Amino acid sequence: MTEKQKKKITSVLRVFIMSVLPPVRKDRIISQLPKCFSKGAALHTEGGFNAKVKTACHEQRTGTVGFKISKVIVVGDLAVGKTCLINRFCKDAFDKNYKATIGVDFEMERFEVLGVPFSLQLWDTAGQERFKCIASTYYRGAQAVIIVFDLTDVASLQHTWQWLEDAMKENDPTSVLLFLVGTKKDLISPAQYSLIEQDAIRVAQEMKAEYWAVSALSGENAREFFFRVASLTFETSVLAELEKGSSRCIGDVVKISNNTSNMYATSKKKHPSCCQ
Ligand SMILES: Nc1nc2c(ncn2[C@@H]2O[C@H](COP(=O)(O)OP(=O)(O)OP(=O)(O)O)[C@@H](O)[C@H]2O)c(=O)[nH]1
Ligand SMILES: [Mg+2]
Repeated sequence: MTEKQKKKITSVLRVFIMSVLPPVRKDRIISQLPKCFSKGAALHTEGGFNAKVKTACHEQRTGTVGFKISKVIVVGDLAVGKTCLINRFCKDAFDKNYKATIGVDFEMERFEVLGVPFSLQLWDTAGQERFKCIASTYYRGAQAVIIVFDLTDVASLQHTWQWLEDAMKENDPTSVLLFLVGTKKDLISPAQYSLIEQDAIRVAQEMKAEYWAVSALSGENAREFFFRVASLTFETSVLAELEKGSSRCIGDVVKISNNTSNMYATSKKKHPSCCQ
């Protein structure tokens, strides 16, 4: 199949998909790379999207990116605020009562980045030890890992190393984007915050993660953070697609759409034996 034919089929499929799905919400349209939170711990500090990515989007050469769903896993100690952070962004809601996540939960968020549809599936995992085994079976095949800690609880920052190790057992460390997020910013004074921020930035640098501080209660930085996750995951996906050379053949796209159960089976690793 020639490049021209592939491009034609891709654009026909895109028009078809866009006509069967409701339009992307106006407040999920990303036309510029959002800024990082801290230049000291950012995945990259360039002012805009990669030039190759911008050109590819403009010329509709993004291959399967517009049809795929990128998997993002959210991990961290119990009660650090993972569910609340996701709910603040996805539902603009906040619940002050703690309800432990049992196993996993997920939310889908559809974006449009540089004119290309892009979906994130946010996997909210349980922090409680007794549910960890079930939750860890959902770690594999992630494009991004969000490691959450509570800014008021320094132990939860130390534990992020263990969460990183567990998440990376199931993923390829060279291709996963990492984010380190401190929550409950509303609960600490600016002086207390700047103390923990120093430690958090150091941890993020060592992990090669991008650092953010947020509050699900006030909503501070929640939207900015998820926009950054969506943008960087999108950028990485397009670059990977460009590196592969030409986009995949049409058969692959149809297979992905028809078989959602295989959508995340990108790793050949087995589930931990405790969960079999
Ligand atoms: N003040 C404040 N409280 C928060 C914030 N985020 C979460 N909380 C509270 O912290 C508690 C735990 O929040 P969850 O989001 O359920 O925690 P989780 O990390 O999902 O916990 P597990 O599901 O057990 O792993 C709840 O009582 C929330 O109301 C925040 O930004 N500010
Ligand atoms: Mg939860």
